[in-house]
Amino acid sequence: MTRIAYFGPEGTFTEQAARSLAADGDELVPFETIPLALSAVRKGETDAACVPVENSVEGVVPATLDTLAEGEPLIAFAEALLPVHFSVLTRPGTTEIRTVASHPHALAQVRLWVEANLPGARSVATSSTAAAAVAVQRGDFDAAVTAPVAVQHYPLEVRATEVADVRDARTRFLLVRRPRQPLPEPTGADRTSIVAAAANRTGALAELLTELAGRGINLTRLDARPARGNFGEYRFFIDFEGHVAEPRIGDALTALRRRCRNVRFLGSHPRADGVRATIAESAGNEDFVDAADWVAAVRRGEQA
Ligand SMILES: O=C(O)C(=O)Cc1ccccc1
Repeated sequence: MTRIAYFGPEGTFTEQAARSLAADGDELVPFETIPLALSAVRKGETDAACVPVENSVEGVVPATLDTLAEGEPLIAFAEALLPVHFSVLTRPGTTEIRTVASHPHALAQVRLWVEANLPGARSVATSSTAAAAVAVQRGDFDAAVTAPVAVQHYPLEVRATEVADVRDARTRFLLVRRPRQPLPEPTGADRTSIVAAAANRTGALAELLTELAGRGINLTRLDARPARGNFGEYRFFIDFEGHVAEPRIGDALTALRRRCRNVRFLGSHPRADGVRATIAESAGNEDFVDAADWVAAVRRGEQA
């Protein structure tokens, strides 16, 4: 049995994502914040942790990126992509809604709906969508903007469903574990993630990206986050198509590491959307293998 920490409490979108990734018999353990869920797997209290990483409307989840970039390394080995629309829950019998609570990402995605349907209501941020449901149950706020599953966990009344300012919003979640375990096998539809602290000089980021572009590797995400210690210095989170086990990706990572000593591998795993890597001309794995074989033959004196 595997124990999986997740960003809880019960009834969050992250719990839904963790359930979709868990095997029968796995135990799911809720933690109040993303850093606490990641700390549980770092300390060995759980075998894995499930956390949100990016949203198609609001962008990255800073707590996840910042916690993965520092401290004991963790490796993402699976991901889930969930459609995100919300339910609005109140205590039964509530007549007036003056406060609406939720996770900041959720509030940002229902702002127009709240303005139109609950004019004058004040939005209040909570640690997660389900934490808002707990707070409403306690009487702290009037309404919670939650995942549809939250009503199964808390004795609240559903006031609205399918609430979302932007149709088709999605959030991507990662399942991470400690290193020194086998990586998932490459599938042809994989994602690799790294974080690199590019030097603060002209062209440093462009040089890193050129190593990927020159090998025909398609980026799927690029985010900058402050490096914290030094104002004006940034870490770059770079996701791209492919798996480190592939010769073309191995070659690119070798070059990135040569250019930037401060690079951390965050994982290679199958993409939840199943999109296969686009391979540019002369940039397939067989091209890299063939070229390396040729150099080896030249070195042995067998080829010119
Ligand atoms: O608070 C939750 O339910 C989460 O899992 C984080 C989140 C918040 C808003 C949209 C998607 C995920």
